[in-house]
Amino acid sequence: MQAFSPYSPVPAFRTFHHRRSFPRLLPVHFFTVQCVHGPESFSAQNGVGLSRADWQSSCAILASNVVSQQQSGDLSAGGGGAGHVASVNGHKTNVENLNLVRIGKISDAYNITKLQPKPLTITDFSPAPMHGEKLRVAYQGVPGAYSEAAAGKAYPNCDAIPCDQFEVAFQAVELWIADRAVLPVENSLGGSIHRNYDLLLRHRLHIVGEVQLPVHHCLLALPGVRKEYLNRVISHPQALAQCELTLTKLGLNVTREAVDDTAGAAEYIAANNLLDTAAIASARAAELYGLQVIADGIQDDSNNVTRFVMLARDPIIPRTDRPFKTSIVFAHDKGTSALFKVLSAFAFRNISLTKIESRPHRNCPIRLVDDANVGTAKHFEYMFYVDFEASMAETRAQNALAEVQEFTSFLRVLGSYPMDMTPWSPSGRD
Ligand SMILES: O=C(O)C(=O)C[C@]1(C(=O)O)C=C[C@@H](O)C=C1
Repeated sequence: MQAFSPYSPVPAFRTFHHRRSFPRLLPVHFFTVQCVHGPESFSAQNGVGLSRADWQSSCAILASNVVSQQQSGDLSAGGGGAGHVASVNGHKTNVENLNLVRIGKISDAYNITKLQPKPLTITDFSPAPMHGEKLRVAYQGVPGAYSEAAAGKAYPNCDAIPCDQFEVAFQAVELWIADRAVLPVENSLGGSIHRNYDLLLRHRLHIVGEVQLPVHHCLLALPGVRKEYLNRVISHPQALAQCELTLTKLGLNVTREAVDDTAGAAEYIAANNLLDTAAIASARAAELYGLQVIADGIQDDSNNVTRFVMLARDPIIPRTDRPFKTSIVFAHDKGTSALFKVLSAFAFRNISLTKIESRPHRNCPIRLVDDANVGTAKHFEYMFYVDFEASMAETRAQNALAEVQEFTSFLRVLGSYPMDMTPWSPSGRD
């Protein structure tokens, strides 16, 4: 049996900085990053012909190059100062407007009544990326994370790109390093993942799909470690919450500590040879990092499912030949019973809501602009996120949103996308 080795205690919610076996995309500062490389320039200079690990490293380097170019004032790659219009692979992006919302018809914002003007592109028919490579899907975490499994479920055979933080996964898509991002938004046990709702608002990506992933947690430790030796269990806060009762039932006398992702917890234990620490993570993480499964299926409910959304730079064209869901976010001025009126716009049209979430938004103004790009910062007390079961191609949904717009001061359609119709079943092994 191995002896215990001394270690430094890990403070809760700390981000671990240890040697990683898998390179991950590193954060860049979103609001300072305005230079972008299109996929052509990327594949020509960085990606093609390299191993996956080399390619991922180049991604990280590409991201930091972008920052340093911006910081050193080199605008030649397409960046610019405030108000500069960057050309992103032929798409014009007014970088100053990244966090702005245009006041005007909702149809302008999402082409509700004018779906036709936007020409179809090859991506409307096929998930295959324009650069001819595999679809590149950014996720938060390291290999073995549930988000990686969700990427694989949503896009079989994709090239999953690990990212340090959710913010980085957004940036990877915005900077054309990835084609899609997958983002966990809610769990059947733990509830909403609030931070990701805030990120959806801060960024300009579109929800193009959803996927529900049964989450089957295991308790992992170094080979030879028994549960009596454990002082501490580390994992993603959602995973800790999903296993809270079971950890107590197992009779473990352990502290719980939160880390960035489940698989990262497993990797950390292996990299630091921690004999008194266990991780809550997937069986795949155990295999990848050489840990043993001490207990299997430790989620408090066997129907433990996490819902992920897939994000892309462009929205998909909504259809009516299969069930669609639409996600919106809105805010209203105080004291007008607007929420009741908004909800009635859906109720009168027999549109079912699958989710409603409110997020405090007091301290973060939104700048509303008109067609002439003139506007002012506006504070809203709360942002409301609503998912409803209808496609934006349906007249009833278009009418409902036209009405909602009358009662709200801010409205954005986050996406209209095919519903994941997979029935929720007990979580099997991932
Ligand atoms: O840490 C991971 O493995 C993740 O993919 C993140 C995450 C989450 O954010 O909810 C995803 C699914 C599970 O619910 C637990 C954790």
